This record gives sequence, C-alpha cells and structure tokens, in this order.
Amino acid sequence: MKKTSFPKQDIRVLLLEGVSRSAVETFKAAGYSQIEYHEKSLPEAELKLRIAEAHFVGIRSRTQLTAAVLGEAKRLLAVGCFCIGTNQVDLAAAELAGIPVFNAPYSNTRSVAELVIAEAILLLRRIPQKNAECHRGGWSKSAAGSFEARDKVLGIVGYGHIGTQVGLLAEGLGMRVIYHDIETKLALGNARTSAGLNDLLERADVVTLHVPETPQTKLMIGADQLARMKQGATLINASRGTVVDIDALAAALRSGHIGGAAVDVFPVEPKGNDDAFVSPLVGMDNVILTPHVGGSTLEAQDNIGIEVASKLVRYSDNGSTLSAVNFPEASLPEHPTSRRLLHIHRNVPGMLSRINDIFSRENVNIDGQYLQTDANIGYVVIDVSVAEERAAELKDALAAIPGTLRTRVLY
Ligand SMILES: NC(=O)c1ccc[n+]([C@@H]2O[C@H](COP(=O)([O-])OP(=O)(O)OC[C@H]3O[C@@H](n4cnc5c(N)ncnc54)[C@H](O)[C@@H]3O)[C@@H](O)[C@H]2O)c1
Ligand SMILES: O=C(O)[C@H](O)COP(=O)(O)O
Repeated sequence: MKKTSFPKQDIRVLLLEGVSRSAVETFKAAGYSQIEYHEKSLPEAELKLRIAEAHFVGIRSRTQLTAAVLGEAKRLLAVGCFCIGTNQVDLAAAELAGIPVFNAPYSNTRSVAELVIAEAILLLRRIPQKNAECHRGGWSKSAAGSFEARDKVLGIVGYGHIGTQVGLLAEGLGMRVIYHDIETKLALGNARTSAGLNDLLERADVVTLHVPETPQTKLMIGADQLARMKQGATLINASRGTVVDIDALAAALRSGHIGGAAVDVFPVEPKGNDDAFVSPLVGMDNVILTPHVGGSTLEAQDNIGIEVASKLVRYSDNGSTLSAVNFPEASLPEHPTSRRLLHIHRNVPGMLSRINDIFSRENVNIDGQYLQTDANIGYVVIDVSVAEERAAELKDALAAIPGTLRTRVLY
C-alpha cells in the first residue's frame, strides 16, 4: 500500500454520534485501522480530550465543534459532517486553523422530502388528532376539516436540494407549488416563485421550511409570520429548530389559527436517546413530533457514511479538498511517482513567491503545482520528484514561512 504522510496505522479517526458503520468500512478498506467509534456525542470536556488525539473527526448534527474545541485539536487534518448541515461547526475557526470541513450535501435529501410529503398529507387530513383520539378509545368518524392534497397550495421556504425534491413529489400529488428563496432559483415542474415570504405565507395551505441555519433564518417564522398564514393552514419544519419561534407556534396551534404542525427539529434537542425531550408542543394532538429523523433512513445513513468517509480518505491520501464547505477547493490528480507537499497559509501578499523561492534556492524542480485561494487562506500543492528525506526537509522549510497554517507531505 502507498505510504502517505506517515504510516496509515498511526492516523487516528474519531467517529461520533453513531455515524453509519459504512464509514468505518470505508476507512478500513482504505487502510486506516485506528478508528475510535462512539454511539453518542461526547460532553465538551471529553470531546476536547479525544479530539486532541485525532487526525480526523466525524460528527453529525449534535456535536458542537466550537473555536474552543477546535483549539484543542492540534493534530486535526479535517472534519467530516456525516449530514447536510454544517452549522454545528465554527467553519471560520476551522478554516483559519487550516482544517477543511466536508459534508454530504445530497445523501439524505430524498429521505427528508419523503417524510415531508407524508406529513403534508397527514396534516391535511387531520390524522394526528384522529390517531390520538383512537388511542384514547375515542371514535370521531367525520370529514370535517379533512382535505385532499390535490389542488392545495404547498409553500416551500428555501428552494434548495430538499425544497425542490419536495416540490416535485408534491406536484405528483396534484398540489400547486409556490416557493420563496433569497436566491433566484430555476422553478422545477410547474412550481412558481412567490412575491416574497409574506405572499407565500398568505397563499399556502401547507408551509414547509427548508432553509439552513443562518443569522437571517433565525426565528424567521414568529408570531407575525404565523398570523399571516391562512386560518387552519399547517406548518412543517424539518430544517433547523432555530428557524421557528416555538412558543409562538404553540400559541398559534392552541388558538386554532394554525391547524396542525409537523416538527422534526427543535431549538434545544436532547443530547442522546436516553435524555428527556421537553417542548411546548408536547401533548398537542394536532402536532406530529419526530426526534430529528428527517434524514434518518438506513439508505441515507449508509450513503452518507461512504460519501463523507471517502472525502476524508481522499484528502488524507491525495490532498483533494473538492466539495469542502469552508476551504479553497482543489481537485487533484494522483501523484504516482512524485512526493506531494501541501501548504495551507494565510492569504497575504507574497506568499507564493516565498514558497517558490524555497524550491529555486534548493534547486528542486516542481513537477506540478496547484493553487486555490479564498479571501482568508491559500492552499498550495506542489509535486516534486525527490527522496523521502528531502521531501521532509522541504516540508520543514515551508512550515517556517511566516503565515503558514499547516503543512503536510504525501509520499
Ligand atoms: N431534519 C433533518 O434530518 C434534516 C436533514 C437534512 C437537512 N436538514 C436541514 O435542511 C436544510 C436545507 O437542506 P438543503 O439540502 O435543501 O440545503 P440547500 O442549501 O440545498 O437549500 C437551502 C436553500 O435555502 C435558501 N435560503 C437560505 N437562506 C434563506 C432565507 N433567509 N430565506 C429564504 N431562503 C433561504 C438557499 O438559497 C437555498 O436555496 C439544511 O441546511 C439542514 O439544516 C435537516
Ligand atoms: O443536517 C442534516 O443532515 C440533518 O439535520 C440530519 O442530521 P443527523 O445526521 O444528526 O440526523
């Protein structure tokens, strides 16, 4: 097996939150054997201890990789978010520490979309309250307040990967789809853009949220927005718990203005399956509550495990940062005969010339060079045909350049 920067058996992989075993298999198949696996997220103090030893860490949506936690991760080469959302990682702090963060942008998209469609139908038929009543021994056979999905208006807030899938599936049911996004988006099928969020809220029978967690989306659905929704309309939130003012939603459900809701994500979620779930929505018959399982299907988790672990392996073996969410993206060819030097640095004037001066001074020919930058950092990859020891010396010379964040050599 080809050697990388140091023997693969010394590279430590820390996998948290029960990421799919397919991730473990992917690392093993690539020659990585030091894999520490935890079913849950770790308390911050323990996380700091474990991450200090790790070269790669794999998390899901619960583990908070704050600047303070990343500050302990002196050996960390990259982070894998085995999910879509990356809001749980301080991406800027990771970048400035020279740590690329990877995720799985599409692998659970379909799972979320299917759940949302099922919930839209159930809410339109008022099934949650009928189900609850039957469980209590009640029987109220009535069509009152129950509607077909056909011809109803579905309002999608955030028309990205999930939003567009939801829209296409909903059209298959004969729903009329409108959407709101801050970006101009190609309307798929017969979907139509709305004249803004308020317009969407005023027209939709079912509103479904598919925005990321950002400062702009925090509490974007509060009392005012709920009041704009049609009498008896329903709300689905499988995006992030911070997007909806949960107390305002509870009040709107109690008043009957909102006819029902399906909520998968919450402002505060239990740390693990053994912890209690507390929410103002608990006990409401017209609310479907799910424990953040929008993307939790075996198919999705399996695919995510392979996808994210493969990205980490590729970065480890080859240096490619393609699809990193916080880092200059470099898609690199294989380097079968040369040594590959990786240099991550602050993006300041004169950096490239200082790097190249070393090779000219040392009389080392550069076989190939790749440079990608963003406003904060630069990522330079240099292939050279030199002996292993010489490559290590060049790496040390590169590391001594002021402004260097990380250096690595791949053999
Ligand atoms: N419940 C779950 O298990 C689960 C699973 C997967 C994803 N998610 C959440 O769903 C979110 C969306 O996923 P995606 O793959 O569709 O992401 P995406 O990036 O493809 O789409 C998000 C869309 O929201 C739009 N947007 C951003 N800010 C907005 C704003 N202020 N107003 C209106 N539109 C805005 C973006 O332009 C984009 O089109 C993720 O960020 C994640 O938080 C939850
Ligand atoms: O961001 C995501 O993909 C979802 O929120 C799912 O997160 P999870 O892997 O923690 O269930």
